[in-house]
Amino acid sequence: MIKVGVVGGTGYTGVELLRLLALHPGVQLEAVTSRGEAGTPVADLFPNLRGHVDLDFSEPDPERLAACELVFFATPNGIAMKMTESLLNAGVKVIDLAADFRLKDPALWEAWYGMPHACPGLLEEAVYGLPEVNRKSIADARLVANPGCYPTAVQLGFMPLLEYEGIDLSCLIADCKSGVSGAGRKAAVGTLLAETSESFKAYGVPGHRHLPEIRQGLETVSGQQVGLTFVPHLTPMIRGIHATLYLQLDDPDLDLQSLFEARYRDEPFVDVLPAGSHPETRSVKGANHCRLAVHRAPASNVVVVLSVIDNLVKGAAGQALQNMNIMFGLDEAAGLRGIALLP
Ligand SMILES: NC(=O)C1=CN([C@@H]2O[C@H](COP(=O)(O)OP(=O)(O)OC[C@H]3O[C@@H](n4cnc5c(N)ncnc54)[C@H](OP(=O)(O)O)[C@@H]3O)[C@@H](O)[C@H]2O)C=CC1
Ligand SMILES: CC(=O)N[C@@H](CCC(=O)OP(=O)(O)O)C(=O)O
Repeated sequence: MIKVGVVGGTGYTGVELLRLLALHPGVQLEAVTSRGEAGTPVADLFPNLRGHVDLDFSEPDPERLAACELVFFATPNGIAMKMTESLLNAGVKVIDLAADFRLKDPALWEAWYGMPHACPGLLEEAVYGLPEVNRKSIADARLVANPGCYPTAVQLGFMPLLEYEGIDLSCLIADCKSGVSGAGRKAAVGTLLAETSESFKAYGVPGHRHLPEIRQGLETVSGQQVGLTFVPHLTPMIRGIHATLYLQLDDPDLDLQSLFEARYRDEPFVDVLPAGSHPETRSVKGANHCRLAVHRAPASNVVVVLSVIDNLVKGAAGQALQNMNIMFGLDEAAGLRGIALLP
């Protein structure tokens, strides 16, 4: 059994991680932290975990965490970087669900996250935890930077086209919609029911922190500079991300459906739908899947890719568990075989 700690167990990604870990056959939960709820039984706060998690929330105590084999950080940006170095020195592996280790360039990170980085020396070592790209490096990693939710949906959608040589990457467009749980569980006016229901808005057009993360991922895979417009939207649902991706393609003969099917044939969590499909976010709700459909816009050279994930699962906790499975040499799908809920 892998001894696991979760820092930030009261947030939406934290509780989703607990739900998935509780059903994982190879995990022993050792510590679940919350400063605000220390001493409260986990199952009192989250009754869905009654009978599955028999621990109280505890303060994030470095000694208790150092006794684990793996610690997940499901905390706001800027927390994991303060504790990771000592955990690694104690022989503990770390998966950060926040963005502390996602960008390779410390200056870029500091510009987008507005704080100095506590351990820039670890950025080089950290492996970006997108298994469909970095599976081999994840297997050997001590420190995994779990990708952001929008970056997961966008990168998986563009990936087969980026790997195909000769495509113009100067004008990629990612038009993305997220459910409100993407903003986390903390109380905020902008995520109240009366503020978000029956309404729809874009945000972050002048610059969202996922822009450099997505660009870094796309440029690493394609080996060339990428021109990217990324516009996130808040949509009145709880879970889910829908990314509509656009790219100009001069080659009228490229069989897009075959390209996508071949790229993801062996991927357990990426599902290329039949030609002409329109994936729905509810088809991945609670599941670790990304479902994709690729189209060619009529009478044009524009490719349209539709990509859906659950922001809390493939976009956060599920992907983190997938990374854990790879890091510990387990079946990659262990604990992740859940099917989405319909309706
Ligand atoms: N929501 C989503 O869809 C996604 C979120 N992420 C990222 O995952 C991380 C967690 O997100 P989410 O679950 O939504 O966040 P929440 O705001 O819902 O939860 C944050 C958690 O972190 C704990 N926490 C806050 N400050 C500290 C601190 N200084 N030290 C230790 N623990 C702390 C909180 O508990 P307490 O204050 O009681 O200690 C709480 O349990 C964030 O970085 C987020 O950006 C990534 C992908 C998707
Ligand atoms: C709807 C909503 O607010 N979504 C969040 C992104 C989700 C997330 O938590 O992203 P990170 O993992 O990079 O922190 C946002 O736009 O800030």
